[in-house]
Amino acid sequence: MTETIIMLRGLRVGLGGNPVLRGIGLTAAAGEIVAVTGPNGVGKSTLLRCLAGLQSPDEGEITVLGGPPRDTPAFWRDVVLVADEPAWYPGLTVREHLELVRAVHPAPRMDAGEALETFGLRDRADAVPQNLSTGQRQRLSLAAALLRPSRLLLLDEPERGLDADFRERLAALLAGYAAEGRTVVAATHDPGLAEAAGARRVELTDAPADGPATGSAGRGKPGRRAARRNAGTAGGRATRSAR
Ligand SMILES: Nc1ncnc2c1ncn2[C@@H]1O[C@H](COP(=O)(O)OP(=O)(O)OP(=O)(O)O)[C@@H](O)[C@H]1O
Repeated sequence: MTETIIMLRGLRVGLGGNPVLRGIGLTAAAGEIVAVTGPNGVGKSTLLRCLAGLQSPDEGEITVLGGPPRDTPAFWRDVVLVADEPAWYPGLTVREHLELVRAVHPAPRMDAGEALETFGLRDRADAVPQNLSTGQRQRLSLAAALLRPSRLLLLDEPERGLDADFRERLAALLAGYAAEGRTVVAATHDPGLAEAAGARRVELTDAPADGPATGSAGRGKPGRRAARRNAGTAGGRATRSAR
């Protein structure tokens, strides 16, 4: 049976006194990619922060890898969050950043040279990140995230700054990660990336006109490969548990 990696029930989150998410239900299985889509401000990043244990919900149940998400070393050994650009170490080059990530993880998924090649950074290996372009820095963030071992990848707009060719490559890299039995949840404004990665789409929608602002998860459109993968399995269903 496919292992359930994420289970969300009845999630309600308010920020600054305003309701942001209400009645979200979502599950994701091992080996699945879920693309969370929806308009600006609907609550995609907030949902990811809840999954990462960085935002406590007002109501609802969140289970990630068998327990509530917690800001602990054990949790972060299995979970990687790529959201805002990270702070870079002053004076360390692109290659040295990747070597550092590799050095602190016992079973890295690739070596620094392979990551430089895969993420199109070989020519900039000896530059400091501050001297990279926006898209190159995003590639470096993603390279560091995919180089280290993990079971769950939480990505907030991973397409940010990336050109069309690299978005295609990223889709293939995410599909490869999921094919190893790992799980991806990505908030994205790029339906093409979601489709190319074989993601199941979950759309967060705005509030109905007569209600307060809400984020409600609608049933997403599954990508072709994800649809096949999910056929006949109980895991990986997105539900709208309230509206
Ligand atoms: N710290 C905060 N205090 C109050 N309101 C906040 C806070 N952070 C976010 N919000 C509001 O919560 C709502 C959801 O924000 P969130 O960043 O989750 O949306 P999003 O769907 O990721 O948007 P985008 O597509 O623009 O990245 C927005 O209306 C935002 O203004």
